[in-house]
Amino acid sequence: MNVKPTFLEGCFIVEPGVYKDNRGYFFESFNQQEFVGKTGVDVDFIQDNQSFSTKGVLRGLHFQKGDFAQAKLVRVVRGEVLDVVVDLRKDSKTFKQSFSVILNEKNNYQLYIPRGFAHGFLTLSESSIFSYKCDNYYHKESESGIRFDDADLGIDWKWDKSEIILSDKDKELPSFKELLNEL
Ligand SMILES: Cc1cn([C@H]2C[C@H](O)[C@@H](COP(=O)(O)OP(=O)(O)O[C@H]3O[C@@H](C)C(=O)[C@@H](O)[C@H]3O)O2)c(=O)[nH]c1=O
Repeated sequence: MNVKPTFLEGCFIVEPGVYKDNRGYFFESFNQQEFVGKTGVDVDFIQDNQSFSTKGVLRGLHFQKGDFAQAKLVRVVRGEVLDVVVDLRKDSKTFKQSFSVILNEKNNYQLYIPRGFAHGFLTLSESSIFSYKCDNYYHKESESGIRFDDADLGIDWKWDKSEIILSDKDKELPSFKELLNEL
């Protein structure tokens, strides 16, 4: 596996080593020893999640607060998404800045998102299967988020806004400004 840093400290792309042959391909989607050895991040993932989404579905921007903050290792099993993270670490030199990357079934990229980030993704293909590991359990009461189209964040989703499909919960998410005091 290769580790490619992003400009957001502690957030990086993991490119697995893929073995191709006449049957298809094989890769290790996670190997704790190699991950810790190559990234230096001694993370202990304890929950795996998977979601299916249709084209234009945007999930995000989400994070869990306080003791229930989660680091995530995200990837796409089928299809293609635009994956976006926002640095919400108040003491970070890249506070409020976002990074986006295409994750798809061809590049097999994984994005490691440290605690203190908001995360969201938009499905670009007909459908997507999204899979991710978390280092903390889901805790409903600690859920929080920011509107995907927040003016202060100014994320370019490169998609017609009128064709974006959100959950009712995500439609009600606060703005970055409204959330600032809680960070
Ligand atoms: C995230 C999650 C949801 N659920 C339940 C709650 C709800 O009834 C149903 C759907 O939940 P949501 O609508 O919050 O699912 P979703 O919008 O896919 O939420 C996810 O979005 C991406 C962007 C992330 O980064 C994740 O951490 C997570 O917040 O699944 C769990 O039981 N465990 C979990 O870990």
